Amino acid sequence: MTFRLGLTGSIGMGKSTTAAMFRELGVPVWDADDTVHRLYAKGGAAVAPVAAILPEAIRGGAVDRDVLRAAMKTDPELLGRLERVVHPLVAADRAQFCRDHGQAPLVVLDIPLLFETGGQAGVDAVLVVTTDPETQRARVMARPGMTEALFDQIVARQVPDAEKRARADHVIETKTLEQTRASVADLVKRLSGGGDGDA
Ligand SMILES: CC(C)(COP(=O)(O)OP(=O)(O)OC[C@H]1O[C@@H](n2cnc3c(N)ncnc32)[C@H](O)[C@@H]1O)[C@@H](O)C(=O)NCCC(=O)NCCS
Ligand SMILES: Nc1ncnc2c1ncn2[C@@H]1O[C@H](COP(=O)(O)OP(=O)(O)OP(=O)(O)O)[C@@H](O)[C@H]1O
Repeated sequence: MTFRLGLTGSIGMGKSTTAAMFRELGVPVWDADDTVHRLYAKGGAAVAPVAAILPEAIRGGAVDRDVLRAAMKTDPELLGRLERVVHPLVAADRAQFCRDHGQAPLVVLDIPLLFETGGQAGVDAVLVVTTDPETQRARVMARPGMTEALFDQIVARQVPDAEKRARADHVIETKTLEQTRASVADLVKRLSGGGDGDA
């Protein structure tokens, strides 16, 4: 039986970095954000439905995220409309990944919106990554194309960090890479042993 560990955390909390550490240890990782990137790429299944919502977002046959971000700044309804077409496609991709890795003892499902989309029903335990709000904001603001307003808009759609931590089975701090790597190794050891992870 495969143990499915859901990995989540608010924007900039360190999901991708932590997911990479699971991969380094040989754990198969599925990534919701990466899936959206594939769906938005040329030939991807989200291109046509996004074109129906915002035709100018299609550049060279792919969805252009810069255009989406710019449009979101003036249209607060846009993100919700995107979610309605993108989320079912993401869910189908995730189901296929779980079928493909049915023999693995442990898989990680990196899902930014796990709590927001009821994703905890499809996993055996939830790992939340976290850091303090100042570090979170500084990390996200360091990204090109990000503004304070867009950061606040995205955070407002996410379950607050304190609630995520309260609902988690496991919590890992992402203060330093060394500390996080050690916590990940410890968790993999516990969850790959065939136990229920509570030990
Ligand atoms: C808003 C968009 C244009 C921003 O693109 P960009 O390349 O700048 O960032 P990226 O996609 O890497 O997302 C960064 C982070 O933003 C947060 N985020 C993204 N979409 C959402 C959302 N719908 N609600 C809340 N947070 C979100 C997540 O924490 C994510 O890890 C893009 O994320 C998008 O098209 N989102 C809609 C699809 C969606 O809901 N994706 C979420 C994963 S299923
Ligand atoms: N364990 C850690 N120790 C120190 N710095 C970290 C750690 N994890 C992440 N970071 C820093 O935080 C930044 C954001 O991390 P990451 O991209 O993993 O976040 P994320 O939760 O996947 O973000 P998003 O929700 O926006 O996709 C990284 O660029 C890195 O500099």
